Amino acid sequence: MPSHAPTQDHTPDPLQRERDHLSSSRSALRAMREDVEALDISDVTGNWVNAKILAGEIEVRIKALADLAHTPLFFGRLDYGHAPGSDLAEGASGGAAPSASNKGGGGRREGESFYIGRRHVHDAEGDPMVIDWRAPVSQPFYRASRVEPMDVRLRRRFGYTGGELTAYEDEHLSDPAEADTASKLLQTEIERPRVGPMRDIVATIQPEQDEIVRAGVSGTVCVQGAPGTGKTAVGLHRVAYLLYAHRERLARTGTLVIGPNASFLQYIEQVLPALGELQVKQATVDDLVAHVPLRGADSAATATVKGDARMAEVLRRAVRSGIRMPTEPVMVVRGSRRWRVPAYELEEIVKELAERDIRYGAAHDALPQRIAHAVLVQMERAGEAPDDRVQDAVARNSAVKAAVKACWPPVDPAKLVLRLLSDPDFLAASADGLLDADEQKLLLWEKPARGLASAKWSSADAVLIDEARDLVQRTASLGHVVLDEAQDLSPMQYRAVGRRCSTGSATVLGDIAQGTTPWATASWAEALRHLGKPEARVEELTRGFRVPREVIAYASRLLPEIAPDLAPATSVREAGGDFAVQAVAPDGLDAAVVEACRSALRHEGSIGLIAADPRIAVLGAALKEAGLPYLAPGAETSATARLTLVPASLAKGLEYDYVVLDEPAEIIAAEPDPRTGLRRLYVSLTRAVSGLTVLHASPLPPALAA
Ligand SMILES: Nc1ncnc2c1ncn2[C@@H]1O[C@H](COP(=O)(O)OP(=O)(O)OP(=O)(O)O)[C@@H](O)[C@H]1O
Repeated sequence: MPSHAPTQDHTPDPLQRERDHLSSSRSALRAMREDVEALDISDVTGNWVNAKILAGEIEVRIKALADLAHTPLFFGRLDYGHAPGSDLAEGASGGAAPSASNKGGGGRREGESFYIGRRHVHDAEGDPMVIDWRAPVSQPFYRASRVEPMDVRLRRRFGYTGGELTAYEDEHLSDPAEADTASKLLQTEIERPRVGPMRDIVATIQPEQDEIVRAGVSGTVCVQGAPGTGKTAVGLHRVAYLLYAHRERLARTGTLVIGPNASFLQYIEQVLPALGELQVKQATVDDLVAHVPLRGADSAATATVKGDARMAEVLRRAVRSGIRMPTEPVMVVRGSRRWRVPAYELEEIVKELAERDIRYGAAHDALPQRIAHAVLVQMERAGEAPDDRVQDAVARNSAVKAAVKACWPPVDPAKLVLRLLSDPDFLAASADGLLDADEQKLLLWEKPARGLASAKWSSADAVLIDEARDLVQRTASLGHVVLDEAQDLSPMQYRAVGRRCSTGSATVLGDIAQGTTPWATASWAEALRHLGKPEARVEELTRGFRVPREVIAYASRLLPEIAPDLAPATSVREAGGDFAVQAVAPDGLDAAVVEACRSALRHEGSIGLIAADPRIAVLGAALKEAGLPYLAPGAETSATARLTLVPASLAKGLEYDYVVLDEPAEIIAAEPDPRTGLRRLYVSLTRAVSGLTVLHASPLPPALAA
């Protein structure tokens, strides 16, 4: 970590002064935690349930106030030219009062300084020692520039080594004489070895990233970004920001981060807790729609049809296929009297419900009441004075129930999908004019399932069941959903995610070039339409923080074939990175791969050996034989276990300091079509932070050869 000579700070030992502020902030945080720990809730909680809820909240608060030894309490300081306006000050959560450095200034607090950190810390008097990075008053730390200094006189970034404050960098944004220099602290942060789970980037969020992080809660934002441009990081920080800015609303409605698979979720799971946010749920799309056990798999062609948006209409028709216009009157006997609702009146009721935009299940529940109402009208006409209880009783009458069952039968979503996939006539009726005969054939199970328990449901089937469930009963919407690696979703999966944020908003993150499903989206406009957020704004991130320049240039040679509309990313990394492509004899490939891993292990940081899924068993055995222990993706790397054997299908979203890439031709061949194969290769090539070695015995794809 470089140490920088401070500029224009006239105190005798400015670094010491900052360290003093750090240690007083630590003490203040400890005192805050002790205050919470000492809370006696026996008086304030009248009952056991309240006590339990309050105790739970206190526990969360104590956890959030934990002083993590290696996460510095503050990472920046802003000195304003003037006291920030009341709009900013209010948002400082706890008041943007002066920090220790000029506390006691009294009256108008000109030139206040604020320490920016992961959480708010205040002293015994309630004056802030550290301001939360998400507060409005912190925003210029990320956004202020020489062009627009935002009234910031000094921006100071702090550097830490093992929890010790060891360096700082100053920018005097309003000083025209000061030259623009690249931040060494940012470079150090980017180039830090990657062992362990994903870390937060709160100290170094870049202006273009901050714009997305702080975008308003009401709108959906979609981010197209090349590998390593910080999409995942931005999405996670955005949730943290939204929870800060709209805590009450989002605590009520809930937030969710959706990632491509369990190992990816494990990799990112510590970022939000490190930012003090412990309540955000994480799931894969499969988790969201896990209504049935998954025991089957589809061919690419079948999964593509099942994921097609037309299936929504097929399902809608199937759900409603049981609706029948009544042909018989309903006869309700009450005491000595009989009431008859004629068929034409029943038909009107059914028609009216069918035309209304309400869920099938809601209409099913409303129908008995409507029929009962018709009976009540007759009773009133006959001079009776029936009340609500009579209406309820009529609605429960067996004749009414039988009529409802006949004209609006209940629908079990899983059974309905089972029937669609097993019964050619039912499918043909529901898909008429939507799916052609070949497509219908692809949908039908070769061996129709006997029943729900024996059905070999696939992941795409579960999405169909989810759609059918939503047609029957509205799915609850969350306040905000972050959808990572969104490019891979089928239209039906977008719909499944979209109904979970139908009254909330979403952050959609992805890269068209990394779409590795045959149904991967071709355009964000289309994806957003399926998600139900066509008005979302699309932003692009192009500065790469992960992949070394030479490596991204090499991988980008695939772009004309896999995503011709996308421009290659640039790399902000200064270190060139190690990069080698080696051709080896076929019988020497495994040994060469093991050797490349051994040599990568001589470097600091994590190592990923990425290979086509069918190669994993062979390479695992070769590593074992060579005495090189390895982890599975998602398992946390550590100083003693740094090598991970990664099937190419799970490499997405992950990163390793050094990557050894085995046999590109196999990675391509393992996919159902060449474009998907090249995209999988593109993902695999872009996981490296410091070095990449490609080993191949078969020819490379033309774009990468020579
Ligand atoms: N502003 C930043 N400061 C420091 N590091 C950053 C910054 N932005 C991103 N990074 C780092 O760059 C790496 C890539 O970020 P991230 O995984 O979020 O990118 P991505 O766009 O999601 O990549 P991919 O498309 O490959 O999944 C991570 O290690 C992340 O911490």
